[in-house]
Amino acid sequence: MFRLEQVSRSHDGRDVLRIDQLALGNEGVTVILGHNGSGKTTLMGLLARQDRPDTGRIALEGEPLAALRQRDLARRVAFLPQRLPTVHGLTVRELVRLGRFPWRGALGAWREEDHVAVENAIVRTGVTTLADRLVEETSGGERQRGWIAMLLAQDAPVLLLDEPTAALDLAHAFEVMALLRTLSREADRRVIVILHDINLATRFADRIVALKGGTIAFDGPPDALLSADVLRGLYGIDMTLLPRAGALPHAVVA
Ligand SMILES: Nc1ncnc2c1ncn2[C@@H]1O[C@H](COP(=O)(O)OP(=O)(O)OP(=O)(O)O)[C@@H](O)[C@H]1O
Repeated sequence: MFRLEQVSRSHDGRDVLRIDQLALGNEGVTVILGHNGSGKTTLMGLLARQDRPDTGRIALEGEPLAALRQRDLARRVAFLPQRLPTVHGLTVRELVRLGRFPWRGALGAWREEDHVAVENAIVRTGVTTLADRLVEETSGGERQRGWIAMLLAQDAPVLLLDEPTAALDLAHAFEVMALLRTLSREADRRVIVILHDINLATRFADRIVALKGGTIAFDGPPDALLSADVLRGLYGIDMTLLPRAGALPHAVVA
């Protein structure tokens, strides 16, 4: 899906991202990990075309990302930023309807397929009983599902999410990641998601890409990340791997 070549981005004369070669989005769920300031949001901002690289090329299915019309990009890539705007006076259903913007006909006409996409997204994300509630009257976890429903209604094959679990408790974080994995399996979406929690990442990712100081320090399957050496290299601390029957080990700070 995405192919990056010799991509760099700097701020104030300092390289914050430098990637020689990277293909992303061919797996169901790709998790991007890395310490604070490692370049995760910068990378996702480039993929979502919220920002442009200083050097290098980014292609989406062989086409230069920079050349795509905004509407075409939105039909292919749906992006949920880390800081979501505060929404006042909209119901969850109305929020989900906003996801249809790249598909609306001339003069913004609302068609049957738009209704179907919205209702499908509501059902798939489990927000049916919330659909007529005001967004500001939902809990953090419920609201996050509403935003993901909006993303799904956009009907793009690639979903980019920047720390969608950041404000959620453990149970709701699990729920959101399980939902994203289900969407990748059953709705054929390619999910690229930034997380901080190593254990959440290894549990739900098909592939993990970890950044360190703006470069790719690890790229592989979850079980390969779970080595004390790899984790020390990424985060600079010692971690212990607790074995679990029938599951990948659980990483804890030693
Ligand atoms: N607009 C900007 N101006 C100056 N520096 C910036 C800007 N945006 C990002 N940076 C710097 O670039 C580096 C990478 O930032 P980025 O937000 O991509 O990291 P991150 O891995 O997403 O971090 P976090 O886990 O804290 O969200 C950081 O050192 C940050 O301070």
